[in-house]
Amino acid sequence: MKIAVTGKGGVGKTTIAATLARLYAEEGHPVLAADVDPDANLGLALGFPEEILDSIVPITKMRKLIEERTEASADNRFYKINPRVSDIPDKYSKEYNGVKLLTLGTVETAGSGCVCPEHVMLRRIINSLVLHRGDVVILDMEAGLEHLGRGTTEGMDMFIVVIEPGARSIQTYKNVKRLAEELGVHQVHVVANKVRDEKDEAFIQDRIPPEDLLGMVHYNPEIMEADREGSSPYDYSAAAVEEIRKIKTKIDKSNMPCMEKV
Ligand SMILES: Nc1ncnc2c1ncn2[C@@H]1O[C@H](COP(=O)(O)OP(=O)(O)OP(=O)(O)O)[C@@H](O)[C@H]1O
Repeated sequence: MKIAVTGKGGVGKTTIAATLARLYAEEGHPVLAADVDPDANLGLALGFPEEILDSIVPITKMRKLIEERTEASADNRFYKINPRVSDIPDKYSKEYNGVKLLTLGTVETAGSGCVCPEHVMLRRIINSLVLHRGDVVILDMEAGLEHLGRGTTEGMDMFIVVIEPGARSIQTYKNVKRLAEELGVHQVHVVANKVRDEKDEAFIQDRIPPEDLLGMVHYNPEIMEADREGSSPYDYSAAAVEEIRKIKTKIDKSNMPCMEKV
């Protein structure tokens, strides 16, 4: 099962991605969680200890590795666009609480057409996760257009767009849905996060078709507290975990044939 969790900055992608990863690990699945967010903090939300987190260098910052695999260098304008990456997830991920964490980082680019060596590596690794690994793979990524470009994420089984009750978030959902459909991914679902009251619930229900809505996670000060403590919401808030567990049950139901592959 391959899931990309996406959405605007700060909506709660990392909270949802990390809790789903822990829930799949709790069931005994091998889980690989990949952080493609510019503010790489999935490790904290997964409950990784500081000494492991401090040792992590995002793959896109590993200049020597990128040069070695792509043969790019200051004197070489030409480089491989199909570098070997199949060993990277196992070699460079860190494991804790049954979840392997691969920190990819992002590539700063002016437009979506960038084919710099870092970007080539990023795309190839994401592709290899999607195509070759039998694990549950959960990508935590911002809803930028580049990640949704052809050649990167179209092999995902499901996109989950995390939204907050607000017009801008609804727009993001519509954009991701359109792009994903262009890429042939028809499973685009929504998790509404930080829902405060019945007014928020009605706002979401009026705008998201019921078949797209996986569920709601209510605004919960325990999630903020977990963040302040540098802990995993999974270890901190039983109420939030129960809400996300229900969402996971719906994911598994709507993706039955893919679960058989796991
Ligand atoms: N349901 C919730 N209730 C209260 N606070 C929440 C909830 N979900 C997330 N938060 C808080 O909102 C902030 C942003 O959450 P998170 O880091 O998961 O979002 P993100 O979309 O991954 O952000 P970024 O784009 O910056 O990586 C964090 O402080 C987190 O604790």
